[in-house]
Amino acid sequence: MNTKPPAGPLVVGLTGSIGMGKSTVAAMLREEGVPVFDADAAVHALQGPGGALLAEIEARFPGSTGPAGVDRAVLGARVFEDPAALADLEGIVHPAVARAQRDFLDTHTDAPFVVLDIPLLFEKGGAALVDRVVVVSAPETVQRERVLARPGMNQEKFSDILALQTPDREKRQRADHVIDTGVPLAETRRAIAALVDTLRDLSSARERTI
Ligand SMILES: CC(C)(COP(=O)(O)OP(=O)(O)OC[C@H]1O[C@@H](n2cnc3c(N)ncnc32)[C@H](O)[C@@H]1O)[C@@H](O)C(=O)NCCC(=O)NCCS
Ligand SMILES: Nc1ncnc2c1ncn2[C@@H]1O[C@H](COP(=O)(O)OP(=O)(O)OP(=O)(O)O)[C@@H](O)[C@H]1O
Repeated sequence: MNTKPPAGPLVVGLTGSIGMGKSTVAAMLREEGVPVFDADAAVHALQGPGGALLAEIEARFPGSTGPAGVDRAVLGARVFEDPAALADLEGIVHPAVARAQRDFLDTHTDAPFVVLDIPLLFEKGGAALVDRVVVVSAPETVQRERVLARPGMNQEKFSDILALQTPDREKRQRADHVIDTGVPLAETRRAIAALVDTLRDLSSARERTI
């Protein structure tokens, strides 16, 4: 008889390069009832009005915060082309995000699986800490078109950010599952429904072997 305690949810990392459709796919997973931790939303909360990191960020990057929180355009311009400055910002932000992620895992112990939506899963070593990795991807031309259509974006900023990220080709190679977003939304939604079924099956197969 199996007397060991349950292993807890299967932990799935969701990632993808800039503009690949990660937020859209995360929203689809939530619609399927999956608990999703959103690292980017945690950053926004910590940097938004009254955010816990504002004083520390202002001390290191004077003039980058105000009553509305971090001015993301100002801070982005300071860090995306200056690796040392970006490392300082990450040193302030990432430990707080890691704490928020632990709180999320502690409050979702009963789900068959949970998803951690982490833009820098490969870049910061998080891939080794999850059970499965899902990469959201689209052809380069689609990615470029989406990103350059965003307000405040230009070719130089796009190139700076791309240079900081693990190439899409490598992400796809290292993924357990790849979700294509260079197709109509309805097709991606169907792929997400199938992925949810697969992850549920994996989770219950894992429970049976405990
Ligand atoms: C500098 C900030 C304020 C700029 O905000 P802005 O709204 O202009 O950009 P946004 O956050 O949407 O990022 C744009 C693109 O850059 C990528 N990006 C953001 N931070 C990083 C980073 N440290 N390394 C590589 N890519 C990054 C994002 O994944 C996204 O693809 C913000 O990106 C930030 O605080 N970054 C540091 C925290 C971080 O590492 N966040 C991402 C992982 S949780
Ligand atoms: N099949 C699809 N799947 C996902 N997104 C799609 C699809 N077709 C079109 N889109 C559009 O592409 C855009 C993807 O943007 P989204 O914000 O999800 O990307 P992201 O990877 O989270 O970006 P970033 O890393 O820069 O924050 C959205 O406007 C979405 O509506």
